[in-house]
Amino acid sequence: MTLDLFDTPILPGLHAVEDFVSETEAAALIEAIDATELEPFRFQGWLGKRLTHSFGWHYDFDTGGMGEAEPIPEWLDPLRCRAEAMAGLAEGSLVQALVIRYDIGAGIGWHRDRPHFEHVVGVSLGAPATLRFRRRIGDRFERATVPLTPRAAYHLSGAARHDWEHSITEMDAPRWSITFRSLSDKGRALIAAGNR
Ligand SMILES: O=C(O)CCC(=O)C(=O)O
Ligand SMILES: [Fe+2]
Repeated sequence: MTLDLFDTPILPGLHAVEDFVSETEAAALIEAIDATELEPFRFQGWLGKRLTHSFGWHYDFDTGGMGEAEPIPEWLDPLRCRAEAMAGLAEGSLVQALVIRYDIGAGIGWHRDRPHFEHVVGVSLGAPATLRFRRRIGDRFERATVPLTPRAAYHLSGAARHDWEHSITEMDAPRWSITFRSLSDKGRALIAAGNR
């Protein structure tokens, strides 16, 4: 199914808005991401093509642990506050920010975000992209796609966050994203127990 998510949420828990940031803000954000020390995404010894940096909390895909990362920088604060407002979350809820640059040929494979996190708010910059969703129903997949126009934002919670996987096909032009996350009860418990 392909539906217009900008009007009605087609997946429960998915909400997207266009023009979440202005063109001027987008240019400044892209510049700031490029000035960040980005590293190839690591997964169990593999190096992904997309370049990333985590602020606030860092989830290590190699060890499965959570570590404290450098605080969310000031240049992301106004965007974080706006993302919290868009998602109806209390100020300060979004404690992790992951910045990503997708160069040509980079994408992100099918996944659900780590259970340590709860709400996810993404901001899409640069080239337009398609956020794809799938959910297994018996021996087939139910699918949905969401067009991400430049400078759009999306909020994943509920079923869209927990029951559906998402992915982005390999880009043919550069794209940047900023995804903010809140901690889940599980994430908070693991941190409280010192078991990251
Ligand atoms: O680039 C995006 O908008 C999505 C990133 C994503 O799904 C993730 O980091 O978990
Ligand atoms: Fe994700």
